Amino acid sequence: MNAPLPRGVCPPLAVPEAPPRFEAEERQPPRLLVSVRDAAEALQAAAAGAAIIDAKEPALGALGAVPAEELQRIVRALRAAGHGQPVSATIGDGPWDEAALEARVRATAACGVQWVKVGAGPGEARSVVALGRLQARLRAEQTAAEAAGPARPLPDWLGLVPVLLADEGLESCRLNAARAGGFPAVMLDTADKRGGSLLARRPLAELQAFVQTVQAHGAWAGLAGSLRTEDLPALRSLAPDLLGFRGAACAAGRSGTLDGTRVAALRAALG
Ligand SMILES: O=C[C@H](O)COP(=O)(O)O
Repeated sequence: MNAPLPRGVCPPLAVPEAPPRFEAEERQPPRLLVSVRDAAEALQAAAAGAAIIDAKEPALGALGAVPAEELQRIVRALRAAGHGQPVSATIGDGPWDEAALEARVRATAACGVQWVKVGAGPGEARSVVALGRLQARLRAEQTAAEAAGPARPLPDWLGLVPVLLADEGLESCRLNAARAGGFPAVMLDTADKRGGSLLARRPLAELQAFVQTVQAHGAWAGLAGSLRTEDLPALRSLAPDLLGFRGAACAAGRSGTLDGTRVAALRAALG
């Protein structure tokens, strides 16, 4: 029997030596999530076939938040143009204490988005647990609003999405907190965009363990992190529910302008 781990130590993610075969044909192709910084880019991404419009200011870091006024403009512009795609938005880089986290999440949700994405770096399993508590409270509020009938409008959003930053790997504690949190989706992403594609940085088996663990708990599994078009065959073999792009959807790097042609090409390549 293994000796018990000292308190506070989190073992690395257990990765099977030969990753289990996944019945990819049972799942639909991954949905395309495209990060946009303003309403014009959002309209381009939606018209080019993005399934989820993700509001993010790339100049402010891996999880840079779009200002609230611009976020509202993005939602309004999409709906006015008849695009029904869900909108996600990040709250910006943490760390957050629990009260600040809740305030940021509620303020972001109030802009009319469906998902609020919150980053969690290495060793931040506790933040993910706190996020799970907030998710449970918000869900209870939604249920109460539903029970109160049509007189009380339902909040126009669905849930929180932890984004696990995994440039150097993913510890089991963070993944366990994410899978147990009752989130609609969990994403893996990179913090340092100069380090290359997630696929080049982490072993395929580790990514597959992430995807399968999240999906086994009923959530969507999403992958992002400087993903490139040439990564798509390997990414598809992992059968994630979401693939997130910014850099590969821009003509001059992730801080440049979104290119609708590139988004359309990514959409076509996803099948
Ligand atoms: O959520 C998706 C990210 O915005 C991906 O950005 P990236 O492709 O530049 O890493």
